Amino acid sequence: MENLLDHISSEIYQKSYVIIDDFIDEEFRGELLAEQIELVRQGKFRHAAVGKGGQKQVRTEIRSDEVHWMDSDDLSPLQKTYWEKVEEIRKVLNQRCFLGLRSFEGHFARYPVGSFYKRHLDQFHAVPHRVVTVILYLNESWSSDDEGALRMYFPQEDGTELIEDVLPIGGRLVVFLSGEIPHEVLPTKKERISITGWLKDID
Ligand SMILES: O=C(O)CCC(=O)C(=O)O
Ligand SMILES: [Fe+2]
Repeated sequence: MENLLDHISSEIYQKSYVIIDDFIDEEFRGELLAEQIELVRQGKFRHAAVGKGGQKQVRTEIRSDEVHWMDSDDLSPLQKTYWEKVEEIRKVLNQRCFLGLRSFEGHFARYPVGSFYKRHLDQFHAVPHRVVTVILYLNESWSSDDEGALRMYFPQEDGTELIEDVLPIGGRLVVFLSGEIPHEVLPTKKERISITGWLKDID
């Protein structure tokens, strides 16, 4: 974990994003996936909203995933284990990148077949406190034929943009600066399961 945390902080410092494969082992991934499937079965997922506060609304033409927010005061043992891992990342980013991160919020996300999330930034005027996005994919298996990639955009000095497509392979962790990297979820051909969270600069 020590080397991994060094790697995460230096990549965030230099490139604003990092992708870690096998961040969690197969056993833990399977357990988290099973927990999420059970929450879906219990009807705990809702259409995700966009915006914040009074402007919050469900706009399925922008995003068509379903989410279940985790309650920091009522985490399951598995969720707690994951939060402890994120806490290590929070600390090292504060030590090495001086980001002043104080808290974490997160939700399980489920993208049914055909769903997507159009290009956006996770930090914007209505949601100013999300500093670092942390995504963990829980999928059992994934191939490029399943589509549903996370597409990240990297603006270049000459005005063009580089694009990187990241498949939601189980166990893969993606960390990036919420205010700097526009991204989208391309339409998926297979149910797509993840935990998405944000490290914030407020409690
Ligand atoms: O699941 C992903 O790959 C990205 C999700 C996302 O962009 C978001 O929830 O803000
Ligand atoms: Fe996002």
